[in-house]
Amino acid sequence: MLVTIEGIDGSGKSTLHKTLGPYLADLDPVITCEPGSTWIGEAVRRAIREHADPIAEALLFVADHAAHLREVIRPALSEDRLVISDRYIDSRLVYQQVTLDGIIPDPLTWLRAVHHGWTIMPDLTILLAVPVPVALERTGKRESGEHFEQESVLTKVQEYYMELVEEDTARFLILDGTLPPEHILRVAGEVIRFRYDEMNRKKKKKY
Ligand SMILES: Nc1ncnc2c1ncn2[C@@H]1O[C@H](COP(=O)(O)OP(=O)(O)OP(=O)(O)O)[C@@H](O)[C@H]1O
Ligand SMILES: Cc1cn([C@H]2C[C@H](O)[C@@H](COP(=O)(O)O)O2)c(=O)[nH]c1=O
Repeated sequence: MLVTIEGIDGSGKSTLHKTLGPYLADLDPVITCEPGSTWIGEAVRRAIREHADPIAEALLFVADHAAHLREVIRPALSEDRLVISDRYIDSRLVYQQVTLDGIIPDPLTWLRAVHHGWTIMPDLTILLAVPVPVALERTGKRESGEHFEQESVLTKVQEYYMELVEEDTARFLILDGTLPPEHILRVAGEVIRFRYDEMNRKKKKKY
């Protein structure tokens, strides 16, 4: 089962992701992320740092996703493992929708077409929702801000996430990212456990 964690910068994804591994240790989950689970992630980080051309940057994110699927996601899913990824396809559908605006016509259609036919959609996506000022206050404490961490960008990104939810409500679980981290962990962890057990029960029934 493929679970992804999404949300704007500073929403608390990494905090949740780091603690889900130990919380669900009995299920032996594969803990992974985008960008950065393959060597292409290094190129992506450089593109972000150096404010690369937005099309080049978008395609690097896609290249990282392709390598991530090949090296981590497909092998793990083929063994029926539980995979939990900090960011995945939805990050591209929302962030690159913003960065490609005015550069190519209809960025969302383009982004979907680029992924069509080879990506694997998540079974469950946990979206951490926090007001943009809260996220900025959290990320502002970092030493180096990334170019996505601006009010105008994050406001659009949050709006686009909500549009994805409206299109596919069954896939998303929206959690209030301003709640205490232990509370978020318990709800996310128990929902994942329930869905994973349910999937395994259904598989057994088929035999
Ligand atoms: N539920 C929470 N309540 C209060 N503070 C939180 C909560 N979750 C995370 N934080 C704090 O907010 C900051 C950002 O959290 P974190 O790095 O987990 O966010 P993120 O969504 O992974 O950010 P990015 O996408 O930019 O990597 C950290 O200082 C973290 O300790
Ligand atoms: C996967 C992915 C990420 N981004 C952006 C979102 C963040 O601002 C940075 C770095 O990711 P982190 O996990 O928050 O460190 O990259 C993006 O624009 N498009 C993507 O596909």
